[in-house]
Amino acid sequence: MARIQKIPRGMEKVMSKKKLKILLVDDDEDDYVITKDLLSEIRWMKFDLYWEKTHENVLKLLNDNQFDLCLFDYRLGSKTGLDLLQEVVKNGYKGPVIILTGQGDYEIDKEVMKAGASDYLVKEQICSSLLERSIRHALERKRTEEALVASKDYAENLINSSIDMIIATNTDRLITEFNPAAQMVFEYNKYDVLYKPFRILFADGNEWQHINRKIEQKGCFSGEVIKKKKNGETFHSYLSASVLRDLKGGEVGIISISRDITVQKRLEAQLLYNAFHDSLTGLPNRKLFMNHLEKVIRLSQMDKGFLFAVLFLDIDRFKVINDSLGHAIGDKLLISIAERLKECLRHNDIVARFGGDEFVILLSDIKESSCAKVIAEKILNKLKEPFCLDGHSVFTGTSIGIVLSEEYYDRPEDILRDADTVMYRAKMNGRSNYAMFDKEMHAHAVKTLQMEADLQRAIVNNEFKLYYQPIVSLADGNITGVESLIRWEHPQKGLVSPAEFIPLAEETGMIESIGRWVIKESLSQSKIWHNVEYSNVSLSVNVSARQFRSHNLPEIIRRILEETGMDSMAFDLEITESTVMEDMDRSIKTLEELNSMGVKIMLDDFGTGFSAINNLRFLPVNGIKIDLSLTKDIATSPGAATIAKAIINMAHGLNKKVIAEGVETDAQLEFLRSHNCDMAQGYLFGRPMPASELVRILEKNSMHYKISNDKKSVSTEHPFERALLTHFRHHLLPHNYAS
Ligand SMILES: Nc1nc2c(ncn2[C@@H]2O[C@@H]3COP(=O)(O)O[C@H]4[C@@H](O)[C@H](n5cnc6c(=O)[nH]c(N)nc65)O[C@@H]4COP(=O)(O)O[C@H]3[C@H]2O)c(=O)[nH]1
Repeated sequence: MARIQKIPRGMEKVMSKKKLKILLVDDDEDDYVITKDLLSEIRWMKFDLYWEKTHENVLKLLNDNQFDLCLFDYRLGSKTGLDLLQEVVKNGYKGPVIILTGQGDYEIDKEVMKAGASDYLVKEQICSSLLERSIRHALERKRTEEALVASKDYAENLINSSIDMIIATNTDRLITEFNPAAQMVFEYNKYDVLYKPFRILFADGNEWQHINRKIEQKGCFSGEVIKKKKNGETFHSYLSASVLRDLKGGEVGIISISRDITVQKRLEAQLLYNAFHDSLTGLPNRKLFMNHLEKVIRLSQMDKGFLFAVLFLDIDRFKVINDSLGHAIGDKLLISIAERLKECLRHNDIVARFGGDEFVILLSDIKESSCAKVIAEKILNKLKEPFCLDGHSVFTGTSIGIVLSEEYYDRPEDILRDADTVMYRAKMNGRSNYAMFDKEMHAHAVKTLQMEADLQRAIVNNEFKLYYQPIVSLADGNITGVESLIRWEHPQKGLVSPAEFIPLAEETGMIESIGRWVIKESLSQSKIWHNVEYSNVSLSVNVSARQFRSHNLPEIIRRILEETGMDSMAFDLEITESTVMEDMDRSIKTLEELNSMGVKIMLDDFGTGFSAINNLRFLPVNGIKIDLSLTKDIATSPGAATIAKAIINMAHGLNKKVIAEGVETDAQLEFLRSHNCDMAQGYLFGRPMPASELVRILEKNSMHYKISNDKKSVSTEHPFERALLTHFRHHLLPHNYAS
């Protein structure tokens, strides 16, 4: 028998520090002594041995003391060690118990071990090493059990305190774990669902089947699912589920972790809704409308019988109503309009608000084009009825542009562009009207688009050129100025008239850069002429409406004058009367600013439209240009002559200069001269020409139309001057545009 034992690995730290409290229950004192001796021989173990002869006080003793280990003799008078073991276990003792017996018995051995004993030792065979081993194993097992319980407690704690729903099942997919978070969300008590099928928690049985299949195939599943509460209410949850395995890797069920994402889903849905709807009316917005339009375009491309129409609406007088009655009423009006529009449509039609007072309608799958007209008329009538808003009767109406599906439409933006264009046509035809976009308009739109692209290229490729037309003083026949006129040398079309491209440049905003170029280029050219003795020749440049409205025109001109070193006194701007009238107050401010810089202003195209001589009183302009449409008739029409005379007289009365444009005949010239018009411009003196040619004319500015006060026609003193006039009339003709 080995009397010296080694300290087993791992036990050292634990045992050497701790003094074990051991209870021996044995009615034989000798056995107590032997046991004590044997225990003392275990080197690594410090202990206190308590000896109790009978079983009677054992329960109390165990309750009052913390024993680390019990040694029970099997024979204890009226009771056996097995009885005592069962009693102490029942009483809550959790420490290890070793049963000692006089005689080994296999059946008893089995029974005591089953009852929870750590070991069953036959006294005769006990030596210190056997006892040591038995105690050590008992303590180790105890510690392992405690660790197991602790880790089980920990896991349970985790599961119970998780805010996520944790649900486990067995291999039959029957619920075996249902944590408090799950109980709270599903409103089920744990015991309501234990061993019930997992599928009862899903709103849709098919969805569960799908998830289960995924778990079986891949071992896991994660994604959004719709679950069902005890009361049948459904909710969105994010589920992660995977196969649960035992230590050997065998499947024991599934473990699922999920979270209620109803609030998040609601928020997401709200955000999505906001992104595609107008917040005021709740109607689809431009984005959503464009999505739908894109779809119907594709549908109509696949099915030629599928027709659709887009109606672009602009509310008449909305701005006036909004400004006069306030934004709150304006908003209510828009909401009511949205309601009325919906009433005019079928449920699969779409009405969207694009912002402001623009509404757009998509009529899908219409039988024929006339359906769109019928709906447009219905809408016109519906919106003509007064709206009662906060006690105000508000009258409005709408202008509608209609575009029908055509095979050449491939992009939603093109349809909208055309619908917008034709809506303006409807507006111009009078309010509360509709107009349809036709093939001719489409061709025009395509041409315009092409022109727009060409214009862009023209800017980059320097395709613009400036021509100059002389302006002649009618008092002495001298050239006193030149008007710069832009030309576009189109690589394919030849010279293109500004009348063709200036309006488009104006519409697209390109006029600002083109206009800047014209001012700079013509001032630079003019500076060259000034440097070579023609300093008495002033320069006139046309300024378009958009250019004039841009807030920095005076600044641009100031800068260019500085850069070119040109004298502002020899620089005129030609602005049409209608441009100036658009916003009188602002115009006067801009004109005064230009005047203060020394720049002179001529009102262009005077005598066209509704010219208001009266306005001349207020405008800081230096003169007017009689439009060529009036000049054309002055010598032949007494009405035109009377108007022209009145214009000249009144302008002079207001101390303004007068230039007549478009002078082509001697008779016109004579009329203007005899009525004291200051200057004239026209083919009679010279067509617009390149700078290189104009310089030759300037060289010969000795050309001196002697205007006889008593003769009716123009006469020239010298044969050379007559020849020059002929030169003007005929030789310069080729510089006209390509028609
Ligand atoms: N039938 C006839 N026509 C004559 C006669 N004398 C001159 N014209 C033409 O009459 C137009 C006079 O220019 P506008 O009224 O300012 O009218 C100009 C002006 O409004 C605009 N424009 C021309 N150049 C520019 C420019 O550089 N900038 C801006 N913004 N507009 C320009 O384009 C319009 C047309 O210019 P153009 O085609 O050059 O046409 C010029 C000129 O060529 C004549 O005796 N008979």
